[in-house]
Amino acid sequence: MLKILVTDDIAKMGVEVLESLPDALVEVRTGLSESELLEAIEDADALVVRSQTTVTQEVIRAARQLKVIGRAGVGVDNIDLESATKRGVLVINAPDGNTIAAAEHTFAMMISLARHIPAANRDLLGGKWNRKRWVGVELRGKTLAVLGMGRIGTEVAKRAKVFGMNVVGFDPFLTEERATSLGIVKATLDDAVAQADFITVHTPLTKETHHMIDSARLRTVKPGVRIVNCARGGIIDEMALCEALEDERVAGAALDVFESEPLREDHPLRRFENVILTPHLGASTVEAQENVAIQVAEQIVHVLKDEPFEHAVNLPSLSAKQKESLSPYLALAEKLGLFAAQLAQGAPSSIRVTYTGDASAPDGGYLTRTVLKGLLGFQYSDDINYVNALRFAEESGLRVQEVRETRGRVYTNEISLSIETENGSHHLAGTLYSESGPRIVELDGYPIDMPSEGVLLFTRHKDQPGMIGRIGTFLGDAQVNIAGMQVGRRESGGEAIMLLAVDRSVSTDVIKQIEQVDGISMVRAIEL
Ligand SMILES: NC(=O)c1ccc[n+]([C@@H]2O[C@H](COP(=O)([O-])OP(=O)(O)OC[C@H]3O[C@@H](n4cnc5c(N)ncnc54)[C@H](O)[C@@H]3O)[C@@H](O)[C@H]2O)c1
Ligand SMILES: O=C(O)[C@H](O)COP(=O)(O)O
Repeated sequence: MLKILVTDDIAKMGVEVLESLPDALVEVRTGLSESELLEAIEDADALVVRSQTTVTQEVIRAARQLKVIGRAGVGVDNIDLESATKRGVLVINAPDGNTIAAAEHTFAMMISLARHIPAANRDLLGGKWNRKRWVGVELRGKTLAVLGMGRIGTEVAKRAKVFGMNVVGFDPFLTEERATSLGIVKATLDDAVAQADFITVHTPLTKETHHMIDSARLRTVKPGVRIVNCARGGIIDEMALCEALEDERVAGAALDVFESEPLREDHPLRRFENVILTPHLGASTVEAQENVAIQVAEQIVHVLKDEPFEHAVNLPSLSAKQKESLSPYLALAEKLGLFAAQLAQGAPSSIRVTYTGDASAPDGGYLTRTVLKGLLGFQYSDDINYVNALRFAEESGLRVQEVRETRGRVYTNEISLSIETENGSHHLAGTLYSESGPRIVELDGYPIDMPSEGVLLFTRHKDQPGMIGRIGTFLGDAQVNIAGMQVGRRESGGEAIMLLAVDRSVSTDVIKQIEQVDGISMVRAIEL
């Protein structure tokens, strides 16, 4: 039975998708205290949250079998990504399900600011009829600075153009071509802020964007600017904003998100008549909530069923085409890693993975993660997976190098590993034949050809008469049947190798007996 814990309000349709997973127990428990969450997460296989649940290191540590955290929305700043990655817990989000809702909310805020709608409404409800007091400004002809031209920033910019605004965009990834195609001007942060009548922020909250609008920046604004934040609290320094409002350098602000949520009752921002505050409602439309809940639930179901999934936050993202061409190589990469772990027998200090021919297409490091999963998973812990393999390698001091060679020398595709350990170095290579699947084609410099599956016995020995017979006798006496054999040598009487495919595991006793044979320099039983 798989337990899926949902700790924030998500749309019913999302819960139904989760419930469609056979053998799943979906527990919706919102408003949990920290200690209740720590208890509930213990036996959960998946956790679904929005922005309210804070997924700390302690929560991730308390989870004994957590595989995936799904964020029904965009921002993952409430999830300790570092801890999740270390523990191999996949984090996925629903990146585009609430884009339009957030863009529309931003626009509603901007128009409300320009026309004093909330204040006029309050005034009227208080019995007044003040037509002179609430004279506003038009958006047409004004300059809007959009800081962060991602999904939401782009939708806001498009709407602003329709309203006749001049839009300047700041985003390190905004190209001149894209800006031109959107009819906006690409600007630096300094220029964008200095010329704007309205500023709206649409970046994630990161170390770089924290207090991107601070007191120094607020001294460079055009007097009378109006500022909107429907992205994340903390991008604007709230105290600095209060000062700028006090000085009337800023004519108004509309905020949906805050440095600490819920906004405390005595927060100074609540005092300003020209400040509009909404309680993190950017994604709160029926449509957006259905979109994000369904999107994240579907991906969680894929993850739990071991099927391909999308929108991972702590894994490289691949296009559908990349995934399709990569998938046949995943099994080969993992088998090579597993083979190397049993061949090398010792803490690896460096590994070089070379991808050749058709296996060399860019893959965001996925195949190397897979090799490491096989290698380190065998040597250290079953908990090593695609998510934490690179992190684990880094922490254990394993140097990882990737080489890509577009032209294959012998095979149309090849993955080869060169591994150094305290006990020496090894090299092995594999290829994918279209008919017969993954095969090992090179072992410590000797060409061979053996399917990379089942139980194998590998020996390095002196090339002398009787070696194969003696090894075969030990196996026969132990009732181990030989299914296939590959031998190789460099020169007569020099070193030779033998790789046997056998029908069952070879016991340590048999390995020890073979090791005693005169002329044997290495024996390895390898299970793939
Ligand atoms: N209020 C809400 O309810 C609500 C709803 C949805 C999204 N959001 C928030 O809105 C933000 C944007 O969401 P999105 O879907 O557009 O994300 P996105 O990833 O599509 O876009 C973010 C953009 O910010 C840019 N960026 C990152 N660092 C930057 C920096 N230092 N300076 C300038 N630009 C930078 C990125 O290049 C990217 O283009 C997120 O923080 C998200 O959590 C809030
Ligand atoms: O990042 C997001 O998707 C928004 O901030 C929405 O947050 P919510 O799911 O808590 O409404």
